[in-house]
Amino acid sequence: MNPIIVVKDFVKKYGDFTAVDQVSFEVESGSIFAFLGPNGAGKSTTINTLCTIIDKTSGTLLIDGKDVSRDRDEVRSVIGVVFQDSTLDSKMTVEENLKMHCYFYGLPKSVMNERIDFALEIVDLVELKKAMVSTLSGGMKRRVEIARSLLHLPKVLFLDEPTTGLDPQTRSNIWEYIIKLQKERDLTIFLTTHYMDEAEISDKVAVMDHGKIIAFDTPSALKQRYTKNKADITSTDVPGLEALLTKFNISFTRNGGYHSVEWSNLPSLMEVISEHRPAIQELEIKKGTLNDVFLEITGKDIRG
Ligand SMILES: Nc1ncnc2c1ncn2[C@@H]1O[C@H](COP(=O)(O)OP(=O)(O)OP(=O)(O)O)[C@@H](O)[C@H]1O
Repeated sequence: MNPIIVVKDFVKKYGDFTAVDQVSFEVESGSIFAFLGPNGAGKSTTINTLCTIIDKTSGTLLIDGKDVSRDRDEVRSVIGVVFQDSTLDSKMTVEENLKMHCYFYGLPKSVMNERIDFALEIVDLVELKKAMVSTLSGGMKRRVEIARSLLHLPKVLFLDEPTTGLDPQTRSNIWEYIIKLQKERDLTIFLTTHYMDEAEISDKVAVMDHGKIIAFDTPSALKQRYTKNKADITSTDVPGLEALLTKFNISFTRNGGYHSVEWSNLPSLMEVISEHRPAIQELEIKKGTLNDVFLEITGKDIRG
């Protein structure tokens, strides 16, 4: 394990209210890390502290070995941030927006043009360099923001709900760029999302609720631990099906015209299906999802 983000015993209080309560976790360098939680869980507070926007109450938060409270400038030089709401100036061109960021980060003039082209190439927007931001679609603006966050060659990219409000096609394009960045540039991606398919392709997922991390693992390990696989079977021989399910110790409920069964042992389910095949009219196998994990451990739907 080569952690690029280390959070240990992190506490953040607003007056008497504890928004983040003794949180500890690490993020592996070069990985995609998804940070999930219901509204008010403490995600933004954690991200804002990591991004040096607000200060911790206590604990240790390190990025690339640098302390986010003590070494703010050094931390800022190794992170890129894309916020939920657009922070582009719509009255300026794409290039002017990116130049402002270069000035802000003190990049030497000699590398600016080359860096802007490099960042726009990553998100396939070179041809829109001279376009006014006000003329761009929501997806294009998001791509410009990603390009902007890359200008100073960060090691960690924070993406706060990077695809919220975008259509499915644009969401999938944005993800292509994110995965490309992770794979080709070894960038660590730290994201919050309400979309479970985005959490699904992350290397690790942390679920936060009421200021605490209540689950932290790979998507597949979380699904294995917290969800049950199900299958809906419609049969012309109900007594026969129920007898078989009982024989193989598979629990079931009768729902109108079909049986809903919970299974963990696939071979047993296959035996039932194979023995009962002539009477089966319909069969739908449902694997547990990350949304089920979220529901199981927080009691809430991710979309609130
Ligand atoms: N400046 C503040 N002063 C007082 N309380 C705050 C402040 N900022 C956040 N909180 C509270 O801290 C808790 C955590 O908020 P936070 O914004 O970190 O949650 P979140 O998980 O990011 O939620 P969301 O998904 O809605 O952005 C909430 O109860 C919120 O009301």
